Amino acid sequence: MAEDVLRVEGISTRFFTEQGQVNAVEDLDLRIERGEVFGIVGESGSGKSVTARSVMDLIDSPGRITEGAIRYRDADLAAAVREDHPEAVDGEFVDLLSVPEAVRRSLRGSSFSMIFQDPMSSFNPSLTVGEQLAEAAEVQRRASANPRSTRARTTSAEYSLGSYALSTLMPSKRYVSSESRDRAVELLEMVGIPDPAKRAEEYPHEYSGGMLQRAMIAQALAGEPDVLIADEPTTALDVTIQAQILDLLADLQAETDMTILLITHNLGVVARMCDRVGVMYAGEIVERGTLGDVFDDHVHPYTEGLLGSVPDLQGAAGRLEPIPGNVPSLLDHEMGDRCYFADRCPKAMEECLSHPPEYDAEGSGEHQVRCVLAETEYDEARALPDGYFEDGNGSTGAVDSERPEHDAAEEPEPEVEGR
Ligand SMILES: Nc1ncnc2c1ncn2[C@@H]1O[C@H](COP(=O)(O)OP(=O)(O)OP(=O)(O)O)[C@@H](O)[C@H]1O
Ligand code: NI
Repeated sequence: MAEDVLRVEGISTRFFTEQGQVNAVEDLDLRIERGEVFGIVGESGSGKSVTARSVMDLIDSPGRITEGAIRYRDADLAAAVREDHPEAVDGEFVDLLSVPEAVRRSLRGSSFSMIFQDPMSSFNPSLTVGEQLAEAAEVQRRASANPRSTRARTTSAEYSLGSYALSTLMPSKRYVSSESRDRAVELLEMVGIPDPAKRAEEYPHEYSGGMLQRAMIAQALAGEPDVLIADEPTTALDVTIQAQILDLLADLQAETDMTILLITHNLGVVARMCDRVGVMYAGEIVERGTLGDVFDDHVHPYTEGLLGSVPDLQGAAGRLEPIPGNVPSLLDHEMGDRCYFADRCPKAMEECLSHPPEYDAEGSGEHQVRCVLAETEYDEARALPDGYFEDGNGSTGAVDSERPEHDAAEEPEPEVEGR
């Protein structure tokens, strides 16, 4: 087994909005091994992007990571910050939430880099694509003469405010070397943009959506990141190009031993790309494991629902068919204490009115599931009656979680088997 490169421990990310507190990510754990592709899959609104942005330290007001640790393994970094921030260091791991922002930012590009859902958001409209790629490459070039080494970056001087300003506020052109400009063209070529030297001179708005998506991938790869977070990297593209981009990512991953956290709606993409996968619902990972665990031995009815609607690989552009019902709002006062999927779950039972922990499940040693079915057989005698949640039960935080409120006495006897 490869060593862990990232350990996300119990992070909660909340947005404090006028409507109330949104628990977008709740007490989430994640362990990612060096060189693997870890997938996060789930419906829209389940917290995938917020998870990614939390790891990248890109949560803006009114949002905040309120709890947890994000431990990144980098022995040189650990050595460099140990003296000033001993509490942040655990062996070779550094908790990115316990070091100053300047240190976190210095890791962007060369340690962590992200491909966003919306390509336009990662480009400055007033600079050419080539200039922006050159800047991204320049950060890496400065960081280290040897692309896979962190040594140059982790001398203590590198964490001074001066270098911070240089790497994040670096104005265009003037500071960019001709090597970096050449590298920009090379990167565009690598992601399959025709006539790259000419396209490098163009502005983002002159690119089509698919081309811009490619350019963004080039930008994310410019720093030769240790960990690449790819949030729906191919959703906007047509099927043929999606396949090409996924192949490209897989090739680059294999060549560089890059670690990828891949976020997608599409289980076909997971099957094609990932080593392990976490299924996300309502801000939590509800089932995780190897592909075998999740595709063949899944326990959670939500996973089952996603699989029931898995688009085939050809139709990779297709989004998952919706499972009946809606993803919860994640507003704290509406969440209650139950299993968050219970209101949509065909197998919801009385047990599901308290929030399930993660249970170990059969399969690989990695298989875990946040569902009572991991240790209890489904029993119709304890099934919640149809429409239970529509009557307002169990959907608000105000509900007394000790005992279901519904008239248990009047519940019809479960129908005799054979239904
Ligand atoms: N800036 C914000 N302010 C308030 N709520 C937010 C903000 N950003 C995200 N959220 C909420 O956090 C929850 C999770 O959103 P997130 O974008 O992570 O979902 P997702 O799984 O990435 O969905 P999609 O597949 O549509 O991208 C949603 O309920 C969303 O409304
Ligand atoms: Ni998203």
